[in-house]
Amino acid sequence: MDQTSPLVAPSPSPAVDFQQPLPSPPFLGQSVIPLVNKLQDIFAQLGSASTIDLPQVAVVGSQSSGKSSVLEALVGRDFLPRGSDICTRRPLVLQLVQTSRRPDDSAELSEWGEFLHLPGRRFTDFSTIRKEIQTETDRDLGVNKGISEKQIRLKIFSPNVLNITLVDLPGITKVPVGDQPTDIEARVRTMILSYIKHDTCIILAVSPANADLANSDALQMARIADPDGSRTIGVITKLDIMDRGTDARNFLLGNIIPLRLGYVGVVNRSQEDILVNKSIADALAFEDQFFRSRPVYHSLSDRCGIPQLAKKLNQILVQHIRAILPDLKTRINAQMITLQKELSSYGELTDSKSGQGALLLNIITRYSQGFSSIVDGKCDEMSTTELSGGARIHYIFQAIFVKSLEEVDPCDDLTDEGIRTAVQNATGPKNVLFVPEVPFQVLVRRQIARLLDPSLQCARFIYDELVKISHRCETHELQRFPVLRRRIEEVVANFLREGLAPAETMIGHLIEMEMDYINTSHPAFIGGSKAVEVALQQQRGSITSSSMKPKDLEAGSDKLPEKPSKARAILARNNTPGLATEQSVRPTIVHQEKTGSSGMPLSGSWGISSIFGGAESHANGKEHSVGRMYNEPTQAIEPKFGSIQLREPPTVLRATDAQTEQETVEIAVTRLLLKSYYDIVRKNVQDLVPKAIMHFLVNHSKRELHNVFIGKLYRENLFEEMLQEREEIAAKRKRCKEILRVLQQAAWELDIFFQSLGGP
Ligand SMILES: Nc1nc2c(ncn2[C@@H]2O[C@H](COP(=O)(O)OP(=O)(O)OP(=O)(O)O)[C@@H](O)[C@H]2O)c(=O)[nH]1
Repeated sequence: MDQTSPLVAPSPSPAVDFQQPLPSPPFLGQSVIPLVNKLQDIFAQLGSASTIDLPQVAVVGSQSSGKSSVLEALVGRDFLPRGSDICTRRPLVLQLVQTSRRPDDSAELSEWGEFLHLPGRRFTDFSTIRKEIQTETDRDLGVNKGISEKQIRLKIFSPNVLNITLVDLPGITKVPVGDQPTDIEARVRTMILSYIKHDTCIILAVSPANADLANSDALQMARIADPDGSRTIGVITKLDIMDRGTDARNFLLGNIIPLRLGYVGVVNRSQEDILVNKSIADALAFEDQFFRSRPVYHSLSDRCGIPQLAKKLNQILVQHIRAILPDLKTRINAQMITLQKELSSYGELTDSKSGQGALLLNIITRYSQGFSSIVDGKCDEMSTTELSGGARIHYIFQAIFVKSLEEVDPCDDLTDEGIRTAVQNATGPKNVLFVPEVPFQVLVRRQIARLLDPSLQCARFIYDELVKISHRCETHELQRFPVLRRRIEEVVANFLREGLAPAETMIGHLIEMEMDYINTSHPAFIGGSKAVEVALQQQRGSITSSSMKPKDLEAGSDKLPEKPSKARAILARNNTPGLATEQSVRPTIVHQEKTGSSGMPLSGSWGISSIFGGAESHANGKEHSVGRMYNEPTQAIEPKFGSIQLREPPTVLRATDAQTEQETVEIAVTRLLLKSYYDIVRKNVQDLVPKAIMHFLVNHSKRELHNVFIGKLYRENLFEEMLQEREEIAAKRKRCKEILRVLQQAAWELDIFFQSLGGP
């Protein structure tokens, strides 16, 4: 009969001494290895990380029940220490690794073992593997029966094995021998459980038929780890040495202890067989003969013999493979979608001029559309974590530019003294008759000028945003063409820069316009009259609340008019402002003309015709009281005295003379006017600067970008140069296509494979 080794395929070349010729019929390798190989091929195409995780197989049972023998028979190689004097004292984790075989490889070269504790050393003679297992066990535990949970890891490389891990565990022992601890049984049980508790572990529960099967330690342990018996196969060994007249039929039928996956009875090599070096092939032949010669087992042929055990395992593995296939198919599909996307991002190659032109046009059109979309907020890849594109532009306008201008106080850099100095300077060499309009104009222009810098800065910010947006427009496809990409970057950079200049010029004009004509007729402007009125109210309020005597207050209140005309009269200047030098204060000569109790003139006008309105102020201007000039009266008053020596005027003169009440009002009025007018200008600037930037820079870029691209890039003689593809892109496209083809093939094969396994 044909002898089989269930977990390995027939060795294709003459065997070395440990190898046996292992011809076919129904053994596990025949059906599972081709399936797995097929899948491995498919996996290999999917990338090296992919692999089939087959379940682990662990043998459990009491000591000397035949665990190592079963495992060895399944693997089909003589390499495990067996025997009545030798027991498994450390878990042996045996990884079978399928290797590809080159036709010229000899069996010796194509199959070997490697220990983790002896890296790089190949054991091609399997009998030396057995010795090394024993030596390593003794090295760690000594020769005195001690048991350890420290693994021995052995890999068997062969083209004829499944990628599967088998675990040979120490047997359950009741009575401590040698230097074994008293709790040896508990320790071994815990160790065994740690392996077989995992759902991916198939348990081979080995029970010797010559012992009390109903009290099998193996079945007891398996039931703890796998209560519903979905991954436990009962293996009954030593059927050949059962008491005469007894058989394991009832057990094999599951009549004593039922098991979902059932039982398999086996006959391994006896101690005597080991001593005479009986080969696995001979052992399998003997086993076969045994079952043939026992009529009691004839009707149980599907559960008798190592090949049947292998077949059972095979079925479990196939089921496992079938269970993982849908997931594999999903992974392949997902990978195909990703690759399709990647491939389309590389685009197609074209040699014709018209094709190149269409491609170029397509790229620049998509770039321009992308630019507009991002600005308009219609971009597909809309962020939900931060503002982007047009929203950032809006933020810069409103939350940065407008808000910053809002916070500016036009008078924050103007001291009272500064205003007084400006007022006095504006009168020039003449005596001051009225508070002139000039200081207001000068001061307000100065404040308006301050709006230029933030406005230009705002334009710069928006320019930066557009540059950022342009970077986001770079399509994946553009990365194929480094020359075109560079040219597009250049064109966009120049174009945006060129768009910034007119926006800046316009902003400059806007501010200049505001400075050039102070429109005091603006309906929102407070106007002089109202300003004076408010200023007087303010002053009255402060006088009332400060040191003003009740009488003064009364007189003052009489003279402080509610009506604008009276307010104007009050503000007509009749005195010269005091000029303070660095060393002294020059006495002022004041011509007191009908002043009120507060020392203010009671007639005259503010004198700012445009602020008060032309006609009125002209009329009032004629009624102004005139203050005397400093130099005019000196001679007339004291002509008879000897010459008087004037002291030299100091180099720097400052208006630090004590501030009169009138000056206080003047300053307050100036502030009110400044604030009111500045507000008008600020609103204009807040409104017009964003408009100018949008018009000249943002919208202009959106409108014209495509045309600029066409003008600068769409030249037939440049097609070739600009559409030069990066070499790596060509390589990537090629690879992408190849993988895609392989995946499509794999998916197709998988479907057929799945059908053949009886999948849906
Ligand atoms: N006659 C006969 N002897 C067997 C059979 N199976 C195993 N033996 C013998 O029983 C002894 C123990 O076999 P092992 O395979 O080492 O048993 P084990 O369960 O791995 O032993 P431990 O690792 O020490 O727990 C050896 O002498 C085997 O030759 C069998 O089916 N029939």
